[in-house]
Amino acid sequence: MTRKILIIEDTPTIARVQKHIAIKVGYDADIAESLAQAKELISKNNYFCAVVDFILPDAPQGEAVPCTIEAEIPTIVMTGNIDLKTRDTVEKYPIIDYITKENKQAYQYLEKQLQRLPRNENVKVLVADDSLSTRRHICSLLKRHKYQVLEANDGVEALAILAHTPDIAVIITDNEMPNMNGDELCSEIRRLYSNDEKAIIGISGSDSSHLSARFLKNGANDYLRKPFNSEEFYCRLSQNVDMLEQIATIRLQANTDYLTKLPNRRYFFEETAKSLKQMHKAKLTPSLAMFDIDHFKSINDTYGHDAGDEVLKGLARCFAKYFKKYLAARLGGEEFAVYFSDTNSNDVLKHLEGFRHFIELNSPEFSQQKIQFTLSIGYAHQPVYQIDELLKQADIKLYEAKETGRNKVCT
Ligand SMILES: Nc1nc2c(ncn2[C@@H]2O[C@H](COP(=O)(O)OP(=O)(O)OP(=O)(O)O)[C@@H](O)[C@H]2O)c(=O)[nH]1
Repeated sequence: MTRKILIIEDTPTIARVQKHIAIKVGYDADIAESLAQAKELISKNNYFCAVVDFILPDAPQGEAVPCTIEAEIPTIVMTGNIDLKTRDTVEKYPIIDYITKENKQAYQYLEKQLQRLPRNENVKVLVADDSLSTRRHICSLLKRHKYQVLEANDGVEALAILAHTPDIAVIITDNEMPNMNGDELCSEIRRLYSNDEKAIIGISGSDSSHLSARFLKNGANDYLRKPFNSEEFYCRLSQNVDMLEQIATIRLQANTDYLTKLPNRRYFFEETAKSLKQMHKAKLTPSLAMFDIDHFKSINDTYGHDAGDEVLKGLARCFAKYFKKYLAARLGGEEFAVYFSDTNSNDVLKHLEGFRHFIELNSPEFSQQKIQFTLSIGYAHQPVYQIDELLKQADIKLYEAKETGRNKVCT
């Protein structure tokens, strides 16, 4: 369901710009030109968040802000200019952020905030602090920005939670805690997880200037001194989440085939190597199949390279669906592979035969020109634990399939 945003703004041009930004980043948007109109809309709708002008004709003292806050709508305040008095008033409310409408950057900033809020719903943050009041305060700041929050009383508890919840992205840790303090927790987390996987923000009330360096040397990404300003807290936190997200995007691009969006050769080799190691230890026999489109060159020659690409993309979609439980990849050109790790070999063979048959029947659906094609498949099920060697065995069988008439599975 599309998330809905309420824009409370009496200047039509500004409201239109805000609505345009909201729609661009995936929201539905309602505009209220006054507090009265806003109240009516709030009574009839569920809003994911609100962007609120501080001064309105029927709300000259910022009365629209408590209105959205009381309705439990996460609120971003936009103001024409912010003097100290307005800032103090605004900061008293548990708002998400305030933005001054002074320049173009303000709208870029708003766009970023609106993008972050739905993303934060999927980001897990673990707060480790033995002080209940500080922990509650940090958790409420996090919840306001829609993060998923987990709590630990000390370092030992934090590690246990991390072991059970491997997708925690950020750990915010106090230093002075019983059982295991913050910098010990940092170095233990870094022993287990890399900087690419998890960000750590250290916090402490200590005056010692060495503490921040100690935190950073033990693997923390950032440090905050208590008491901290909530704006600074949010800025540092979102910078760290952005960094993790960028790394994940780069990693995904590096592991994905650009044309078919299937995992690529590099990812296939890395993942199978890890699995084969475990299979070897457990004395289990791995299975692997190689697939090659029959006479693909003549498809390109007859229908053109773009049609060939369409065929590859359609086939890749079938691989992703048909072999959802396994690791399917495009190795290059018109060659694909699926790794099955520990699966009953007879079941795999039935599945492969089913796939071959499915492609033979349905391949015309993949392209505008209704190009019909078939697959040759080579299958290896052997106690071989080097991926190159296992691929070589499957390739020998694939060659056999090609040599003996194509459109078949050889084992
Ligand atoms: N459209 C398209 N063609 C590609 C791509 N990568 C490789 N090819 C083509 O795939 C064809 C592979 O041809 P061959 O290796 O001769 O094999 P084949 O024609 O499939 O014949 P058999 O494998 O013997 O059945 C070549 O014409 C390549 O140019 C791609 O990304 N897109």
